[in-house]
Amino acid sequence: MPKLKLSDRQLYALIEAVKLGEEIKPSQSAKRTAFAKYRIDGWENSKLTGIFYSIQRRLGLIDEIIEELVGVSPLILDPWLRATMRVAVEVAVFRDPSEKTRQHLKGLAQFLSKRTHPYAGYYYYDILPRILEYMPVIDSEEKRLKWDYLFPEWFIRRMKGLLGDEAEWLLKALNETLPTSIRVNLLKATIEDVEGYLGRKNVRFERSERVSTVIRILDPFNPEWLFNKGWAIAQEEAAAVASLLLAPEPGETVVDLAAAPGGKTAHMAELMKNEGKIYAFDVDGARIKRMREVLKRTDVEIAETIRADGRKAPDMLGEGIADRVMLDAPCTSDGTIAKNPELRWRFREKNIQKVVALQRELIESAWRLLRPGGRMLYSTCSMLPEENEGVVKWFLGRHDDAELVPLNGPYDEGFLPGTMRAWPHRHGTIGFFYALMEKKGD
Ligand SMILES: C[S@@+](CC[C@H](N)C(=O)[O-])C[C@H]1O[C@@H](n2cnc3c(N)ncnc32)[C@H](O)[C@@H]1O
Repeated sequence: MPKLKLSDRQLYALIEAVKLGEEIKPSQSAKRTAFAKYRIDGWENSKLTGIFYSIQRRLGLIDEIIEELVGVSPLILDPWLRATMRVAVEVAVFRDPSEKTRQHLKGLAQFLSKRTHPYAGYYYYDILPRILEYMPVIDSEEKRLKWDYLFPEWFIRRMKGLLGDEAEWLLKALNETLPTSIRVNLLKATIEDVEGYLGRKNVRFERSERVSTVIRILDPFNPEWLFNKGWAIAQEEAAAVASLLLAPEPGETVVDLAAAPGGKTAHMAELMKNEGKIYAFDVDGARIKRMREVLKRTDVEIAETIRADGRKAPDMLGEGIADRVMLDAPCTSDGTIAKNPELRWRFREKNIQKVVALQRELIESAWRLLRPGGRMLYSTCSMLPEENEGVVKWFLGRHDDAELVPLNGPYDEGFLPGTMRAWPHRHGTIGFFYALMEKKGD
């Protein structure tokens, strides 16, 4: 492999992009703005884009290295200093820089002094030799997996606890890019309409074997036209399975307790043939707005969107009013890392209990809404047992009138018999958990 050559200007562009990436989301816009400032174009753009994204993917690991070297979390350092160190670690530790590039890395001390404070420049100059000489100590299996697949050690430990040696297969799958997945909206189009459109655009695609209306697009292609027309919406196969398991019927009353941006609400309205009523709750105003747009585009007529805390829903609507309740609970979302690579460094082990507490309160509300004989689906896009089997076990222990309806596919049984899990490495979709419960006493 030839040694990596980066000019001063290219390093400056990377530093600005990394710094802006903390302020502007998605990070793609930050990169575009910074690269435009330094007139990064053509081949230069492809090369620096690759480096920029690998910094984003490795961010947690890069920050751990900085912390090891400077003794404090980089999060408390000056933002210019932090961005410069992150770029320096990427270039010096993870790549093989040419001698000239190593000199340019030294020159960054001056760049830093001008951008922020001379003290930051001195500080960086002092630390740089340690960055250039850094050699990781990989003395355990968790550390090896961390360096190979870029996940926090606590997450690796947990996945190994669940899957044993199979965990490595999962970590690998979470690093692979999933094809864009869409679900045809039968309220407005047929599967043939959508496939015909993709065919005319010369795009390769495949129909999901588990959900006939889900199509995976295999070439780089933006399906926005299909979304704008309301012919399809972005949805993963595992998410589409949730509404199919709850199986609401035309004319029923349904509550979707954490509904935005409306993927499952729209799917349930389709299954109900736009007959009946869906109350779609969410606390997040921006996400409710997106949901309203989705429901309008997809011609859903039976959903009422309500911006409120799902825990208040029984007081607002009354108890026992619903034939079905969908609780697609807020969760750590670790099952979606393949779609959101930077997420792996954002969620923290210590936050899990907070999420679980909210999930417990929401499942209690969901139950109060349900009529005897009605059914509730509890789902998450997390793979952590606390958020899944843990919540369901806790709930079943409190309610004698709750009965688990065993799920027999299309995915694998969860760690509690009768529940189900979709696994990224086994099923080629996002990680998902499902438990269907019925209220006795109809
Ligand atoms: C997994 S997402 C829902 C995705 C949605 N069901 C779909 O299929 O498009 C979880 C949602 O829960 C919402 N949420 C978080 N806390 C909530 C609460 N206390 N009450 C209602 N919704 C809440 C979040 O804003 C988020 O939109």
